Amino acid sequence: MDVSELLDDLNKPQRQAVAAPPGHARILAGAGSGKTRVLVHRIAWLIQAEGFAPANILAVTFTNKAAAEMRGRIENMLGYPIGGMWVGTFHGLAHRLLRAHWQDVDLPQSFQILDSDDQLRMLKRVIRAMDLDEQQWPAKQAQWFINAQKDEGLRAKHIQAGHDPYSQKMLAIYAAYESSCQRAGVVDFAELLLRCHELWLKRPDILAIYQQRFRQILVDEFQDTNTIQYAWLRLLAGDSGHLFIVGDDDQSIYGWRGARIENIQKFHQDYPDADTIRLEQNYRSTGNILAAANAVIANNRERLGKALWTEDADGEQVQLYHAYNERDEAAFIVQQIAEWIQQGGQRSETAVLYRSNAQSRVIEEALLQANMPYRVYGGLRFFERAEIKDVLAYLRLIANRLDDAAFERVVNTPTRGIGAATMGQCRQHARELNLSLWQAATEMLQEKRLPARAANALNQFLTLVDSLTPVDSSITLHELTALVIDESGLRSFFGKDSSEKGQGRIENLDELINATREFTAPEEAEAMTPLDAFLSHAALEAGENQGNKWDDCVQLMTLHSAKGLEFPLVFMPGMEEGLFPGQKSIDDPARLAEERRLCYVGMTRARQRLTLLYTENRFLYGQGMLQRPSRFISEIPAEQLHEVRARQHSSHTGLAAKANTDSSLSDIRQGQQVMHTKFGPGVIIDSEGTGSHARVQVNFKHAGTKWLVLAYAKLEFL
Ligand SMILES: Nc1ncnc2c1ncn2[C@@H]1O[C@H](COP(=O)(O)OP(=O)(O)OP(=O)(O)O)[C@@H](O)[C@H]1O
Ligand SMILES: [Mg+2]
Repeated sequence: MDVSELLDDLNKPQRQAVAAPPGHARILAGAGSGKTRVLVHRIAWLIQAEGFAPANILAVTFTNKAAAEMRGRIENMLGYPIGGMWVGTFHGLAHRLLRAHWQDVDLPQSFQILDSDDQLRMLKRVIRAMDLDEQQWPAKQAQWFINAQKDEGLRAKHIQAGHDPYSQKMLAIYAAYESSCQRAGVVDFAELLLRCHELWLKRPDILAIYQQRFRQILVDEFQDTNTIQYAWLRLLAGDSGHLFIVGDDDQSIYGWRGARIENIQKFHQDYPDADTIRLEQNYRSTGNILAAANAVIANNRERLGKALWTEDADGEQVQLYHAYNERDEAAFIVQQIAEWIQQGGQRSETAVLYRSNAQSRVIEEALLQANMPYRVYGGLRFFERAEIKDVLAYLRLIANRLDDAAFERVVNTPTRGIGAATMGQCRQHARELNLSLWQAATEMLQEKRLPARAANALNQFLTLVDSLTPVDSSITLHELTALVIDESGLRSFFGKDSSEKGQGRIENLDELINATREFTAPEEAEAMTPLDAFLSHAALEAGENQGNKWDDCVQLMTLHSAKGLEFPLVFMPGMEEGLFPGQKSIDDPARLAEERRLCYVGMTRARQRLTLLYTENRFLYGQGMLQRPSRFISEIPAEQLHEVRARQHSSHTGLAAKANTDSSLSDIRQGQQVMHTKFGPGVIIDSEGTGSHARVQVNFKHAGTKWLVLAYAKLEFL
């Protein structure tokens, strides 16, 4: 592609942004207006027209998948590989830097990454070791506290303990956790960035090398950067680097995790000479979808404000489906997807976006029953499954004997007679002498401090790990993995379970061997052993890429993980008060505003058809509840909303089973005048179904036309 072609399929403000002279710039624009597209073209432009080397460019994306796509698109445009360019998530980039400078940041060369589940386990151990009551000091709370501090760039030593016992104790846990991590040579996600930031502060010489290299820094989804990320960017840009940031204040949805929407304005103050470019034309969604989303977000105050319009046709109205319960809701979604496919659509063009992970189960069951392949993003990731983590823990211990978390996980998995008492002694010995568990166990064996049986078992474990540890590079990563799975006894342990679950575990173990066989270390991992590179990949990879077999699948994910994506057909189930917006945000204006932004993000993922669903009864978190439709539904203008019903009802069980026999369908006739407690007076214009499935369509005088379930509507017949 030559230079002028890079601007061909862009509109005027997009072109202006792409071809702006090198300098700081801020692209502020609503969903689907081409921000990500502009960023991609901008990189190609910098290389092609401004003569920057790919190595001068660093781009930050929100997911690994987005990073891979971005690189692919730019290489396509330019027609050659751009290996020297760095593109990745904040975590991925910081990790790469720490690997390159492990000595300068005081980490062992084969340091390992703790994912959030590992972090929680580590904290539990720390809290137990401090002799604290785990009920009173839940690890989860400490995890929140610690991550929030790290996101603000604060270590335990930076924080002044308040007078209240709570913050004093949290600080003490934070400090103990820090030293445990340091001793074990492990870093959690937030630590990656914090430590990288500290490296730059304490080693200006190293920072200068990167400042000279990365003269162009581009950041997508800037509205969700947190304090430390922004500080990191500012340091890297220094006086000479240029920051090109794109974002949308209406799509800031990670405030609960420390993101600072105000970074967008701060950027403006920090870089007053930066151009601000606004994009207002939306290329993604139909007119109706866009109007509906715009109307919802208009209810938020303190917006930077922008208008979005489209040349696209109005398209269909937003569909609204009122379900009896979550099974009905799921059945409707499956039915609609089946129709879409019948009409020639692809499964991968359809997405179900939900507020809470717990909602996916019922939908998954319905899809399974209908034999419809699907994949869940961001749920339990492949690398987070218990059996996979067991194998990874062996591998981690092979890579790094100091890794106490890994030691704890597999010392007695599968069971080999190392009991709680033995482990208790090991822990105590480790604590007293400030040793790793591995060292403590070794010493205790040498000093013969354990009863014979326990000593034997422990010795077997240590010998096993030693014997699995490669002495040279002649054994490949997948051979090693296969060996670990067999020799550790994990394969025969899971093999004994002949249930479907047990079999699934064995399949997963084999899939892990495949994954290691297919794994090619990214170029930044050249200094690492293949094992270290793979372990980092397993911790950082968000389960986004799992090969082609996922290709034509219905896409299931939380609203949060749908950011930046688009699909022709989008379903948003669970549009109910208490679920979306969530219960805790109902009385908190700031949280409510964030929920509304999340709703806006969800709605604007849809290109052609958007379907919102809510149920009257929902069984969630272990209890049945009567639900009210989400306020976000009522914020959509009537012109954009169309209530739909299932074409043919599948059988419904459960809460809706007991029909109100008083008003069975035989009593119903068109033209019947009715009164509804909420919608007021109306006339029945249609009906369908029988018994508990009986529904009527009522034309309400003041509330428009609605389908109601007879069993619930409590209609008064006039
Ligand atoms: N000038 C254009 N001509 C044609 N299509 C365009 C144009 N600009 C953007 N698009 C298309 O519009 C869609 C949305 O673009 P993109 O994903 O870049 O938007 P975005 O602003 O990053 O959205 P989000 O806020 O959701 O991240 C994409 O399919 C993109 O290819
Ligand atoms: Mg985008």
